[in-house]
Amino acid sequence: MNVLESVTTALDDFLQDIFREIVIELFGGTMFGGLPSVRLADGLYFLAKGFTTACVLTYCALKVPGWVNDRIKVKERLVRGFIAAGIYMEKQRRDLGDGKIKSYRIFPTIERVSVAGSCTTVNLHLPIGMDPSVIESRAWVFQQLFGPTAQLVNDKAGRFRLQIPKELPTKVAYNLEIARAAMKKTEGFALYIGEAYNGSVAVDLKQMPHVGLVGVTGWGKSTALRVILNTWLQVYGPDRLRLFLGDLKMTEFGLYRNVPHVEGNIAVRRSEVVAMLAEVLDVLRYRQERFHDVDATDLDEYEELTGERLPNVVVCIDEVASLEGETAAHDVLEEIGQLGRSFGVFLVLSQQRVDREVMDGKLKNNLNVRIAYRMSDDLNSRMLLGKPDAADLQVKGRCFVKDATHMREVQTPWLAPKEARAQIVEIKKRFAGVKKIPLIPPINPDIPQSVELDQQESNELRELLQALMDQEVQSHASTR
Ligand SMILES: Nc1ncnc2c1ncn2[C@@H]1O[C@H](COP(=O)(O)OP(=O)(O)OP(=O)(O)O)[C@@H](O)[C@H]1O
Repeated sequence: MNVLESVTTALDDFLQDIFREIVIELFGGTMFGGLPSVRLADGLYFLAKGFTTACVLTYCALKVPGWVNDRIKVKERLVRGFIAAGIYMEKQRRDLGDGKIKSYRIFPTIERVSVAGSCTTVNLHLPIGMDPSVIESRAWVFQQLFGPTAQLVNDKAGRFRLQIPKELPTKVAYNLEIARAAMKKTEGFALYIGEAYNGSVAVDLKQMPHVGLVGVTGWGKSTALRVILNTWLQVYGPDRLRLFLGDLKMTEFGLYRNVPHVEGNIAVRRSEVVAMLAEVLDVLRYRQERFHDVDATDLDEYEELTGERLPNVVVCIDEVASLEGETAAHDVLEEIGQLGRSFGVFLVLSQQRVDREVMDGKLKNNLNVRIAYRMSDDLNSRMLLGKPDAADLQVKGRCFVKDATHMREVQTPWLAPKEARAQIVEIKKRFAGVKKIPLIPPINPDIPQSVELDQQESNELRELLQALMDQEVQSHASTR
């Protein structure tokens, strides 16, 4: 009998004795008209032991494969991550079989994967000779693999701890590389919105072209617009993206003034937004004609057939509800909602509510990506998501993102206005002097768009204009 068996037998005997004592103490030496209590106690003890053992075995049978599997999965993912991010040392050695020099890779050792509560911890040990900055500088790969909560901790002397809590964090720092990696995964024109439990969330606007961003004031809409726009401006050049911005709150888009991707001025009044939408409609019409000429059905096909790459056009309007009563503007938004996808024209519309008084049904139906920050009530949440959940959101920057296939809870990264402004300065520098191809080419490209006049010519022109205006005023007066 080995030590383990002797210990378990002794423990078993001890428990059985205690059980007997308790039963005899409670019921005396005999029970039920003469049945010795000892025998009954032993019987009951046997049953209880059998039941407990069965429960423990069932629990283990159900749980252990899951734990083992989870650990194996974590290990597999880590190795994939090491390869993808280049976290290994490349060595060479002579093959014992054919005697040729062959190279091989040495990865960090995964010493232990442990799960405690809702946090998984992985202990890593670097191979001797590996620079710790290799793993530290590429720690973003762990967030790509395990979500935004994954943190790499340097325990010194070549030992690291990767902590992966399962809960969505209440704050996520903005990281362009994470956003870029998420966008790369989609094939088309991607919009990055934030981090979910199982990784970053970017939607492909080629599949789901129009976005409605809704939420009451103070819970993260403006931050989300900054994240979306700044990410786009850093990832795409003006050859891929053009923006038409409408800011009916007059506070949000000032920082994007004079950014090369932005068409014209930022529209801040209703009349300006209406005029801006008329311009977008011209772009849509122009593209319709061009596509019709070459028989193209979408932007990619047009590029294949003509070799000409047209930029994606995004109309982004903050507080679109302020356009209430502007029928022309609503007609254009609806038309873009219906036809925009094929012609690379997309909508990102933000507002506080979605009930019938502020957003008409046709437009809402075309917003196929719905991003809901905290909403005013169950009704508004249901109207946007089909569920009341957004009315209960308690974390700033937290939203539900619903598209054709799923609804995910997402934490939008925090991008402070100051940091956003600094990024815009860099973007302006980066694209300064880049030649922008007009969205609608001039009718006669030989006619110059601007002409330098000398002093005499400009005086003559001014006099001519003055004379024309005087003439106009006189004829106006005489007709009264
Ligand atoms: N993603 C985020 N992560 C952490 N905190 C956030 C986030 N977004 C917003 N907040 C916090 O909430 C505050 C309000 O955010 P924001 O201005 O984006 O809200 P809003 O809904 O657009 O409000 P308003 O309509 O008044 O502009 C911010 O100052 C910040 O403190």
